[in-house]
Amino acid sequence: METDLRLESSLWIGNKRYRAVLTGWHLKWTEADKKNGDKKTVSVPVAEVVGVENGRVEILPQKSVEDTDKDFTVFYVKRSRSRSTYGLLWSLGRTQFSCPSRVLRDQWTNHLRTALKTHSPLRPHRLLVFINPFGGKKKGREIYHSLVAPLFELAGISSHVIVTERANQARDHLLKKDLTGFDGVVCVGGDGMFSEILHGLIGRTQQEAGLCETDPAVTLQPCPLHIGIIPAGSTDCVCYATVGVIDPVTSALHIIIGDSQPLDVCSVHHASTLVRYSVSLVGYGFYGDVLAESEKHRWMGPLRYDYSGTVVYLSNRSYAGIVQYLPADPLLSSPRDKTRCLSGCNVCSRSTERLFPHTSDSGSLYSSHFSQYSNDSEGEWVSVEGRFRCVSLTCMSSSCARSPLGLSPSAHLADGTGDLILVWDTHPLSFLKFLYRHTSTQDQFDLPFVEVHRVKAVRFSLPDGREEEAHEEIGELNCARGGEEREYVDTVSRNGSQQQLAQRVVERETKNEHKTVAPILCGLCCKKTPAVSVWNCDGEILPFTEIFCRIHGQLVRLYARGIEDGAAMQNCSQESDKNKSRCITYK
Ligand SMILES: CCCCCCCCCCCCC/C=C/[C@@H](O)[C@H](COP(=O)(O)O)NC(=O)CCCCCCCCCCCCCCC
Ligand SMILES: Nc1ncnc2c1ncn2[C@@H]1O[C@H](COP(=O)(O)OP(=O)(O)O)[C@@H](O)[C@H]1O
Ligand SMILES: [Ca+2]
Repeated sequence: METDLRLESSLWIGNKRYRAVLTGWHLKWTEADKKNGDKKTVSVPVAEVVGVENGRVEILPQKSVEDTDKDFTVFYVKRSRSRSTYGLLWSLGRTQFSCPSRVLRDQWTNHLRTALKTHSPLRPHRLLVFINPFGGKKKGREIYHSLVAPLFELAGISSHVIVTERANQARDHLLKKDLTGFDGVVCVGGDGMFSEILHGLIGRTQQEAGLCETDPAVTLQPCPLHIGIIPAGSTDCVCYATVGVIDPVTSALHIIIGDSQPLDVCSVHHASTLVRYSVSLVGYGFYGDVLAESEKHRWMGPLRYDYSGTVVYLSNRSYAGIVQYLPADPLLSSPRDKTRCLSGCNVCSRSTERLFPHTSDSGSLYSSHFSQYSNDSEGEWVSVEGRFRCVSLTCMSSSCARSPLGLSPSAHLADGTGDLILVWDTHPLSFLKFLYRHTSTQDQFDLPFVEVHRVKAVRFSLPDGREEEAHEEIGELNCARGGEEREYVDTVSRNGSQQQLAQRVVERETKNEHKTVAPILCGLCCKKTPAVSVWNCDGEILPFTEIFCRIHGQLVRLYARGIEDGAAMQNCSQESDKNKSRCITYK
């Protein structure tokens, strides 16, 4: 194959002559009329070529084509460092080559196009794009049309674009409409929009496979369509944690070249129902309260989380609960091993073999760990009870701009496990120390009131009698919320003989002239806090307090490749002078 595609000739860039070689895997060009010691080679992996056009072509800010006989233009991925330690920004590189003849020009463009087809099997041809016009700073439409659509067009991708008119429209479309011919689904929006796509695609895949999503013991079918995320939301945690930067062009380029990053998904159940899926945060206590508070301040945009975080921090709450968890194999990895899940991660690669062994002959829909999730065999489960500032479960690092290393810096994107973080009740200043450590490289787990466990499943329940306390303490909650009237409405759902408390939060805003000061004062003076918090599941409030979570390894695939190591790229370019190739080839 490689020899078939090999092509080598002299080409000109401007008035300089280059020796250009296409080997099948790489396109390289080296200045020809220089002394050996001064020669520089640019090497572009074929897999990172975005498009090849006849003539002298420019694409941004507007497409312009000078249609000459002997020229062709190659567009490819160009990297630069981002401000954070990890994660590289991608932009569109462009080089215009001139050939001595039209015949040679056609040979180059044909060979390059064939190489692209051969070496990039996952490049999408047709995409279904959902734009949330109200996500983040409400720039979704603009971002897509000005930055992303021209790149898709250049790469020959046809896209069907739907600007959503209501919440859950994208999810419902994916659950019900014909998806034939699409290679992937792209969401332009934030984590909430991604979550819609996630629910639509997982649901659709299980429907078609005839699997029951509600049963936590069932091994779910991985989704065949890839998901692309063009970040245009508030937290954009899924994008940040899988690409390393929040940049629509970088994400568009990952989609175009058909990168593939598997992702673990957590299913959240209550009694015998499926409540939701999550990829980043399933959080009770602090993060639940922040989300509940932030919903009232959507008008603030992304800042609503900082405002609400401060209000909730000052209201100084902790909650009683029983947490049970099923530990993952400690020999494989640990949340405190100080490693980072980066592009090409070994822990995740090994997990692929473990999660999908070649056992197609068994035909079983149930995992080998079936018994571990059933109620009968609780032997390996660990149980803790007490008061917590927060209980968080995350399938990945959950890094975002606020916390560049994330909730659990050593968590893996695709190892089939999640990290359970237990923050026991503690002094307010100690809790602030814990929160503050998320903003730097300091270890937030190196605190006496914090525990972290790598797990496969988690169950959360309330100690007996807590439900009633929730009613009694509504008064104090209202006080802590700065006089805003807030009712907890309990609905009782019955399942067999078991009576479960489902909790719904209904809020009624009342006029309050001291919105900012009151919660601060009341939070500090109120000794008792409400008995129950709410669960934040990737930015959605769950309607239940008692939940069961199970991690499904590599259930979906994103057009991404994990976080590229910016520091490694720097070392690489320092070495790249003189005879060595420039480090466009990073991997
Ligand atoms: C003192 C500084 C404290 C910084 C603490 C940072 C912890 C950040 C962890 C972020 C985890 C993110 C997990 C992702 C969740 C998203 O799915 C989800 C939905 O996102 P979307 O609206 O884009 O759709 N986002 C969220 O639920 C937002 C959670 C954000 C929590 C931020 C809390 C900020 C706290 C500021 C506290 C300040 C205390 C100051 C006291 C004087
Ligand atoms: N057209 C729409 N109108 C109202 N809500 C929408 C629309 N499209 C999507 N949504 C919902 O908006 C919520 C927030 O969207 P998201 O894109 O995540 O932005 P943000 O990160 O700012 O929260 C999601 O839960 C999604 O279901
Ligand atoms: Ca994981």
